[in-house]
Amino acid sequence: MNALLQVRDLVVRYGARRAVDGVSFDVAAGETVGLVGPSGCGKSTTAAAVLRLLRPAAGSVRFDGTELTTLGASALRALRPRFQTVFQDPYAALSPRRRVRDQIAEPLRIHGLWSRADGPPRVAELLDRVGLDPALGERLPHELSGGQAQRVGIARALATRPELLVLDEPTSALDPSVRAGILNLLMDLQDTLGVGTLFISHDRAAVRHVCDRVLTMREGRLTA
Ligand SMILES: Nc1ncnc2c1ncn2[C@@H]1O[C@H](COP(=O)(O)OP(=O)(O)OP(=O)(O)O)[C@@H](O)[C@H]1O
Repeated sequence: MNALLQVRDLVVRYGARRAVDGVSFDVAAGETVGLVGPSGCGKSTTAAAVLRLLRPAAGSVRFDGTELTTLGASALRALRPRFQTVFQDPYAALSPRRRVRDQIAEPLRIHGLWSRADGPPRVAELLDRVGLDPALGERLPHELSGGQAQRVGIARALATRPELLVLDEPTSALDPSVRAGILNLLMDLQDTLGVGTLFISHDRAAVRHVCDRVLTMREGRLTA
């Protein structure tokens, strides 16, 4: 059976520099794979290529058998609900003037999954799922703590019921006291939802705690 995510011989260049230099790995359905390594080794660039936020110079990224690197805009748009991301800085990822409930509803609206009857209860369910009181849906991002804001980011990423989550340093902008709560939430979501996850972090201990398998990157390559 094919892996949910299959990355082969990925190369990403910034000018002459090879930020990612021949990376290959799989993430199976429901599996949590960690990607660790020092600052600048190419982790975020790998994530951006997987999410098709940039086009690699060479190599292949297959999601559920579909080649993403060459996929046209409308086919890519149709696949996007199935792979979602959570960013490092939860406040930067949320728009400052929109209520939490609208931000969680946004991916549902964008992908035509919103209805007046089912939408609001789905937003409440998502808030509850990430450990937040659904009443927080009325708030604006600046009225949330950092941990609460990251939970909103996770709820938004889960809204379309994705099969793959790409988490790029989801806890490193948070206070250490809040970090453990978010890591526990992520583990709980793995257990209950079985979402495949690529978990990027420089925090090796956190990744070991959360992941089934850990890949180490150095200077654009995976180490053996
Ligand atoms: N937009 C860009 N233009 C030019 N060079 C870039 C760009 N983004 C990243 N780089 C360079 O590519 C290399 C890999 O960066 P990347 O952000 O992928 O590493 P990282 O492992 O995620 O680092 P960090 O943990 O600090 O986020 C670094 O040398 C970085 O300076």
